[in-house]
Amino acid sequence: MNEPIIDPAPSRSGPSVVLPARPEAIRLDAATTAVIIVDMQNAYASKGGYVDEAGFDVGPAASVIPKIAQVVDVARAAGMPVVYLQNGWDSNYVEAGTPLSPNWHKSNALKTMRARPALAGQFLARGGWDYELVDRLNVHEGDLRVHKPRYSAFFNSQLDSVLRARGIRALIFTGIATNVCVESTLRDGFHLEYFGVLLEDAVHHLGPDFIRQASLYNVEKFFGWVSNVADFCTAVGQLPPKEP
Ligand SMILES: NC(=O)N/C=C\C(=O)O
Repeated sequence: MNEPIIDPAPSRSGPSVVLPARPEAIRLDAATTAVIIVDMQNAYASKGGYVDEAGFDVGPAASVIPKIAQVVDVARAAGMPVVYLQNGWDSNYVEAGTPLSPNWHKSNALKTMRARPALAGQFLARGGWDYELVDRLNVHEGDLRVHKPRYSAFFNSQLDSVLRARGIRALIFTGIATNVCVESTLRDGFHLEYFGVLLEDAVHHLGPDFIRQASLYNVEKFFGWVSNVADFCTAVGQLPPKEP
């Protein structure tokens, strides 16, 4: 029996490839698929950034940087849009909310700064080192950047417009954190009719391993598809190169 293949854009006219994924393979092309890099900022992936200072283990985050770079190189060569998300707020933290916002109470960045006043103004403020993307990602001029003030990139951001304006139907997820901003964005994307694919070795979680497993389970069972970097690069590498 043939395995089912999910097709997010059945009326496409250009070339497409099939990405092996769980629970089903998914058909992708360069015109209707975007790679989403979630919050690969110093805050989440560098020593001395917010996550490190808040007491999470930032060490394993380094291993996803080369994986993401690989995905981005292959996607770019095929002409697939690459979208870097950046989490944070203005330097006065107006966007972070007041005590009437759950974000004010739940954000570990805000809580850590309140507990340690010497750190005030350091975390996730636009214009600061913590907010910047990690150097090793090698962002290109044509890449897209979208600022987001909450865990889900579909809230109070331009992400949905940026994607719709380009006819994007499928989203390939990489970045940090699997169980927070990656999962929140993939879930909201599902509700907005995007087909979300998580590359399991290009994401890093915050918390114990069971939370990583729970996110992968949720995506595979309820919200999208799970694949990996090697399969993505092999499949998308077969698309014709973008015309200059
Ligand atoms: N990028 C994320 O997943 N962020 C998680 C927590 C936070 O921003 O406080």
